[in-house]
Amino acid sequence: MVKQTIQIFARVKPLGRRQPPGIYSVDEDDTSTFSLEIIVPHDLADGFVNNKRESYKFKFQKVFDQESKQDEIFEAIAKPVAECALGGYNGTIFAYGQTGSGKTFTITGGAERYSDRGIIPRTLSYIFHQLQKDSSMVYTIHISYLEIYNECGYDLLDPRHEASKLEDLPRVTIMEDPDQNIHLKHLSLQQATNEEEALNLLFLGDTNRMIAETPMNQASTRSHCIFTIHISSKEPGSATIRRSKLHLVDLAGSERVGKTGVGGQLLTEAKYINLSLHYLEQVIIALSEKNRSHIPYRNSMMTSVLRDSLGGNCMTIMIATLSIEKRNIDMIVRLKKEIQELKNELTLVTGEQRAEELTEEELLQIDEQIQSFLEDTEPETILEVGADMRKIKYCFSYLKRLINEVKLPNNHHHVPNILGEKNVNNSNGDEEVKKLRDLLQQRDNEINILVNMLKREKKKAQDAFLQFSALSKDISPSESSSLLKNMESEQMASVTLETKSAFLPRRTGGRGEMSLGCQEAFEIFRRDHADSITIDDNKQLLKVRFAEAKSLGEKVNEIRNKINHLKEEIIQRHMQKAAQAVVSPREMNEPDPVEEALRAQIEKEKISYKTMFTRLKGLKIEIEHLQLLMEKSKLKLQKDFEVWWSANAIDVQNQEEKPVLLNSTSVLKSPPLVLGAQTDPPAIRVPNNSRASSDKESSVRSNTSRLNNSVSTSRISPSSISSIPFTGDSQTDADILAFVRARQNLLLKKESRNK
Ligand SMILES: Nc1ncnc2c1ncn2[C@@H]1O[C@H](COP(=O)(O)OP(=O)(O)OP(=O)(O)O)[C@@H](O)[C@H]1O
Repeated sequence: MVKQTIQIFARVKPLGRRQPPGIYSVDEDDTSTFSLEIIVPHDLADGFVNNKRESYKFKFQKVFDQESKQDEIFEAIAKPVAECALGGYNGTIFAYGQTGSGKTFTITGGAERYSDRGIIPRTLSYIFHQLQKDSSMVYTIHISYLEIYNECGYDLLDPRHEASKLEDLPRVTIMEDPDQNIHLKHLSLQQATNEEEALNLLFLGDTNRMIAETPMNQASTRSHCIFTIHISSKEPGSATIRRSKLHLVDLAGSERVGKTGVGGQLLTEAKYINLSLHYLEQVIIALSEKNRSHIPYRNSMMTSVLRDSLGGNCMTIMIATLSIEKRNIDMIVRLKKEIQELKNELTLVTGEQRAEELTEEELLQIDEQIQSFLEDTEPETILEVGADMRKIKYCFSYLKRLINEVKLPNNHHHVPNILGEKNVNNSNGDEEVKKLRDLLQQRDNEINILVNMLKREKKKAQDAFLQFSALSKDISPSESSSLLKNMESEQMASVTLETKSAFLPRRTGGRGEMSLGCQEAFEIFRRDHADSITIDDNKQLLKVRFAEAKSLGEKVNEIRNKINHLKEEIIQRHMQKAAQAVVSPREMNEPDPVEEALRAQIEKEKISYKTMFTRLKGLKIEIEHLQLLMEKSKLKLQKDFEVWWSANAIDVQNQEEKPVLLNSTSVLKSPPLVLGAQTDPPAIRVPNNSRASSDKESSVRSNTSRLNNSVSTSRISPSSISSIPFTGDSQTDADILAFVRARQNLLLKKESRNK
């Protein structure tokens, strides 16, 4: 194989419906090189955004724009690397990009649809498919799954360990032999004899990764993950084994590299991510330079692990995932501004001042800035002119001139209201009281609605819980396994989910120990959790697929019976002919049109048998994948619930111990549900690590903060709290408290007006 340079592709994440897009364009030139141009509005150091544009152009082997689908990415990027790996060469595919830009989606896939399968499941499918076709070699496939967090390696696949935190997983260390070969101690290599077993290992690793993650350690965002397919092959009878590896790498979010203003754990993580990505960059740059003899692999764990699979005759591919949302571009603008401010500070500290006069244009610009600064009634507004002493002095003299003008009699006509006095309107008080009255009424109504809803919810909770248990049962792996087993009889491999089921009872079976209240809360939490829609959708889809597979299985069996029947007819025919041959031996060698017709029919049936069987096999893989997705979603839901539940338990404890501060969010922790939002989609408060639900979370936060902001700070004694009739439902109780606060404020307002 020819020495390869590193190939770099870009993939642009599709924008959500409500995300304003950033400005970018994609071009392909004559040499089939793609360029991606991003326009970042030019930001001046003085805080003005003018109409000048700044454009950043990046070249890529190919840019996959928003509408590119997972199969396209696989075909163009991963398939050639998988082919090379099958041919005995090592390969590596990285996904690199900021948090939320689609690295995991590209490498592993989305959790919702079968068509969202990413590079790993598609590559596994492709490899096992190819192996089946090649009988000239004996292949063995092993899988390893390594997570690197803060420069420490963890084995995600060791089945002996029950991980509840990352540190529970076996710690992987690097060893180097005298020949400078790298060995990874404690990284297990699990054999996978078919696609299904390999997918189960992927699922196991992902589950361990998710379970080990806590809100404090959102490892999926801040760790690197290396899924490796180890391929060994040899010719039958030969002792020579050819080995190759294909690494599929989901890198940590890259934006933390430049993040400032973080401390403690975040700072440590940022440093490690920063360093490891920096060392990876160094290695990639060194590899891309011709005649470079020293490649600095040893600096980080990741580059050490990938040492034999980068550059040289290995195929190395980087996929830069990009989220070109306006807010990300705004972030660039903000960072650029921060850089400018730091430069200014530096200039001040080092005392480097410029001596030349300000130009006419600069003076005009400062005049405009001062004008808009003075006209802006917002007290927080700042007049930003940077650290340039000439500009600062000019501003002072300008303001001095203005104040002197104010002092002069009859000379205030075009002087702005620099003191920013507010006109106090007496009618404001009345309006405020009216507003509060309305609010009071509104709260009253809400409470009635909420209490009624709560009663209904409680009644339904038990049924729904039973339903949920049924949900787990009616599509259990063993059932699907036996169903498919029946359908496929001799030819189709049985569905073995041992690897998966060995891990699942612990994860999903714990709910039997929950108290009834906790189960009720779980039920409500589940129903409004974003993932339950996915679970329900997948459940429906699974039912459809099962029905489809069942009917296909029946048809396959029918055809097989038909073929057997036709074969029997041919045998019968032979027997008849043999009997006739005794009477007239000549007829024995004559062609038999009936037999020919029977054979033609068999061939026809065989073709439809093959088509249906292939479809059935595809369905089997799809069903298994959907089951894994559902298990994953269920585990995530349960984990989110546990985090939420324990956070609330701590809050309740704190509430009992402390005096009640009414507008403190720590006392009135936002509940998981916004029950009152009948016209809005239901929202749920989920822990920070649930990225997909962040919109919903913010909707709850804004709801809660609206609630809290609508009343001013006031204290009421614990004894008065105890006289409030609480329902036990946190959202309703929050509303009741908000109601009490609103009433108190109204009374306070009235009192103060009467005085
Ligand atoms: N190409 C895409 N098409 C559809 N959805 C996508 C695409 N890329 C990403 N997403 C969705 O965007 C969200 C964030 O993507 P993902 O988790 O892959 O980001 P990430 O870069 O891996 O983030 P992190 O660094 O936090 O792990 C997910 O809900 C994912 O399903």
